[in-house]
Formats: sequence, structure tokens, C-alpha cells
Amino acid sequence: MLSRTVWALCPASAIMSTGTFVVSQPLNYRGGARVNPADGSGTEKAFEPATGRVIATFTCSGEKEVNLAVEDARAAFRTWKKKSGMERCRVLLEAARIIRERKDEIAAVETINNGKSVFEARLDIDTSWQCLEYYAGLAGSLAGEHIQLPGGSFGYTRREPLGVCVGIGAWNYPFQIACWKSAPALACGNAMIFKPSPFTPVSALLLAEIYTQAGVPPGLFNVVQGGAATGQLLCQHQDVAKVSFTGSVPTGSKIMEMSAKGIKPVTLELGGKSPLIIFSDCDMPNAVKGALMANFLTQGEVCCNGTRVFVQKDILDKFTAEVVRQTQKIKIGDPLLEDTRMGPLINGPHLERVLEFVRLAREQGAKVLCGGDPYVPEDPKLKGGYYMTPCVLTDCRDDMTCVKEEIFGPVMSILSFDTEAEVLERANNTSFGLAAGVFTRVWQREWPSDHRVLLPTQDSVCGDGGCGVCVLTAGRPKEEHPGTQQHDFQMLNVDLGAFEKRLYFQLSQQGAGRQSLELPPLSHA
Ligand SMILES: NC(=O)C1=CN([C@@H]2O[C@H](COP(=O)(O)OP(=O)(O)OC[C@H]3O[C@@H](n4cnc5c(N)ncnc54)[C@H](O)[C@@H]3O)[C@@H](O)[C@H]2O)C=CC1
Repeated sequence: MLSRTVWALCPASAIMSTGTFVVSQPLNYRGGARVNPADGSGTEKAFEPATGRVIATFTCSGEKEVNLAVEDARAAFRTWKKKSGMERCRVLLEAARIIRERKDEIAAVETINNGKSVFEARLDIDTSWQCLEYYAGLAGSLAGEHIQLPGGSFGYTRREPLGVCVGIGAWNYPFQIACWKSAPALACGNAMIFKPSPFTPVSALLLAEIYTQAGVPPGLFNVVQGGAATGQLLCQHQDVAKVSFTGSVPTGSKIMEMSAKGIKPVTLELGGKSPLIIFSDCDMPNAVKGALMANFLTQGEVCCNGTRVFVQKDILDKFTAEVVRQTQKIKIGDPLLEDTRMGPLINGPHLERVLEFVRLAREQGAKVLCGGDPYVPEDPKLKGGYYMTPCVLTDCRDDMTCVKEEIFGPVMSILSFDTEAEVLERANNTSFGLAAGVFTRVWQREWPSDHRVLLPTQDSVCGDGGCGVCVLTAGRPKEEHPGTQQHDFQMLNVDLGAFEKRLYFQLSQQGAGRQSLELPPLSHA
């Protein structure tokens, strides 16, 4: 792999191009340095999805390596937990500063290993350092309570860190997930062992090196590589105090089961099949832009995507025509090129799985208005990549597989509705309670009984401290909401978690309560 020194001297775009990056250094990180694992249970290969090339072959960590990582983390925890919040804040702020400074390089690595366009990867890196800054800001103010007792006595509570926490990540936001898990853990005085997805093992190492450079004690943030077997070793380890997981629902349920045996708290960020509701009074260009973003960012590999697009009947044809027109203009290709808006999917099997969902949708009566086919870019070096054309399905029904199951690819299902009451009921008819979106100009809409009908109606599979609940709104007149930079697309995170004493994750991981995302349209329409 190109050494960090070289990266630091040149802009990333000048030295990294698709088809050239190879990792030759160890991908485990322990005791403040990259190490080869002490033992292993098989090897894995990591790919560059844009070309299908192998960029790294690595050993999955075995029991011995996991034990060493936990021991190191425990030793570092003993020092770190004694630091004041302000001391921890300073280190995290320094790490945030370095991430900001190295943003282009980290984004390029993320793009190479994940396939998302570099334009998007840079946004991910921005939200990563912002997350560190946010939790740095909290570190100094975490305090307990003082309780007056009869007779002049008093009691008090302290916030104590849990100890060694494990973070297990998915492949769609590798660097960002590593930050979102480690920042709150470290801010509150914990140590963390992070296991990335075996598909995207590379960028967590950059974070580990940055933490060390920023002053985190050696061992406080370790990285172990591997798949399910390594993940299980971590979850079952008796000296691990908490597990935070991002990934699929079936794996999340296994993690909960394993952690229950050790009475460990767990935080889960799982899958989604979110509704996006387009009322006929929407600002149409905004709604179209929002629907494209809610389905095609990161090739549709986003947990909180609004993939069930409910459109009010009187604007259905117009909305659909414009969505299709813009979808067909999304530029697919080399994700490291500045004007690419859609890169390859993560790997061959996943591409096949997504294409199969489209085939099944057709079989069940949906109409494919555009896309849904494998795509081979003209550039010869991209011929082995995992590309497909973004797909818009219409004539969808609530009982179709494409409407019920998470596809995790660039496939939008359009459904029509007549009334608000009808759409709210259908939108909530899902076992995935992750996010919801609404496009309407009537901000003061009188929601029936309680506007939370748009929020999860049952225990959210998202878990308690992850995304919370995202309400995506748009088309709101600017003057009604002067605090935001623009009104196109706002994300309102509602943290539903109860604040419990020793649980470090209860604050929303997405940082400040409200974000305004300024994104140029995905389509070059
Ligand atoms: N709610 C959220 O914020 C997010 C949710 N996701 C969800 O993740 C899924 C895609 O990610 P994948 O990596 O394919 O999910 P996955 O569940 O297959 O794997 C996630 C992680 O868990 C590890 N793992 C697998 N089996 C394990 C076991 N038995 N014990 C311990 N660890 C184990 C994997 O190695 C990987 O690091 C999608 O369903 C998506 O919705 C992805 C990103 C964000």
C-alpha cells in the first residue's frame, strides 16, 4: 500500500486512480501499531468493486488474536478512564482535525474499497469528523447527580465507562461507522475493539492510525479483521462489556442472543424498508430530487433509504415521468471520477441478489420503467466491476417482495395512494421501523391524532441509539425555518432512547439533532 507519508505529500486524486491500489501492510491494529494476527481462522479477500480486482488478502483473527486485542484494550482502558472529560475532548478534537485534513485521501480509499462515488465518500468523511467533534464536545460535560438525603447526608451518582466495547461494522459506510461507534465510546472513557466487514477492511486502519497520532493511548482503539467467526469470539468474550453492531437483521438477532448470555448491553443498527410519502401539494422538483437521493445514494446500499415511494394519485404520472427521466441520466462509472454519481455495488453476489429482486418484481406484476440490468462501462479497466443501472419500478403493490424486503441496491418501488389516512396506515405496515420521509408544503399539516404515526409503531429494529428515527422533510419555505442553510432536504433525528446511567450510546450517534444536507442532484438532468 502507498505509505501514509506519500499520501500526505500529494493530493489523493493525484496518486490514486482506479485499478492501482493494493494493500500490503497488515490490516490488524493492536497496541498502537499495525500487526499480523497472532493466529487465524482462514483468509478473506477484499475487492475493488469498480474493477473486481483483489486489493487485499488477509487472515481472519482467531481466538488468540482476539484475546490479545482485548488484553491490550483493557490495559489502555485503565489509563483512559482516569482522564478528565476535557482531556479526552482534546484528543478527539485533534483526531477530528486530522481526519478533516486528510479527508480527500480517506475518501479515495473508501471509494476504492466500497465503490461509492468519491463525491459521496467525501460527505461521509465530513460526517465522520463532525461526529468526533460532537462527542468531544460532550465529553467534558458528562456528570452525575447529587441527591440530598435527610439529616444533612447526601448521595451521588457517577457516570462510569463500561470498559472494553466491541464495534462491529457493515460495509456500506466503513469509515463513518467506525467513527460513529468509537467516538461516543472513547468520549465516555471506554476502549474499543472494532471489527470491520470483511468486504471493507481498509479504512478502519486509517482511523486507528489517526487516533494514535492524536494521542489516544496504544491499545485503546484496536482493529481485528474477520467475518462471523471472529465477530462471535468478540461478542462472547467475557471481558467485553458492550457490543455495538451495524448490519443485517438476522445477524443483529444473533448478536443480541450471544450478548444476552454475558448480560452485555447491545446497540443495534439494522435494516430498513422506509416509506417516502409524496403528497400532491409537494414542491415537485424537490420531491423528485429527494426520491432519487433516498434510493440511489451509495448505489442504494443505505439502511434508511426511502425505497417505498408512495405518490398521491393526482401527481403520479408527472412525478414518475420526471423520476425516470432523471434516473436515466445518473452517471454510472469509475467512482473516483469527479462527475460519477453511481459506482459499482459492493460485490458480485450482492449484484446478483439485487438483480434477482428486479426479476422477481417483474414476475409479480411490477413494471420496470428503467434500469435493473447489469451495466458494463466503456472503460476497459472497469469491465470486471459490479455495476447495474438504477431501476424504477411502478405498478407495485404492498404485498410484493420488492416492497416488503430490503433490497439494498438501486431499486425504487413506486406505489400510489389516495388519502392521507390510507398512506399512513400502509407506510407503517412494515416490520422495519427505521426511517420515514414526507414531501409536502403543508408543514403545519394536521396529522391525524399524533404525527408519530409516521415513526415506528413497534420496537424499532434500528435499536435504541443508532439512527433514532429520521424524518426526512423537504419543500418547507425557507423563512419558516431560518436556522437551516437551505430547505431542500432536511434530516430531523429524533432520539427515542431513554437515557440510562451506564450506557454510553444513548445520545443520537448522528450528532446534532438536526442536519441540513446540501447535495447537488444525483442526476445530471
Ligand atoms: N441501521 C443502519 O444504520 C445500517 C444498517 N445496515 C444493514 O446492514 C446490512 C448490510 O450489511 P452486511 O455487512 O451485509 O450485514 P451482516 O449482518 O452480514 O454483517 C455485518 C457485520 O457483522 C459481522 N457478522 C456476521 N455474522 C456475525 C456473527 N454471527 N457474529 C458476529 N458478527 C457477525 C460481519 O462480519 C460484518 O462485520 C443491510 O441489511 C443494512 O440494512 C447497514 C448499514 C447501516
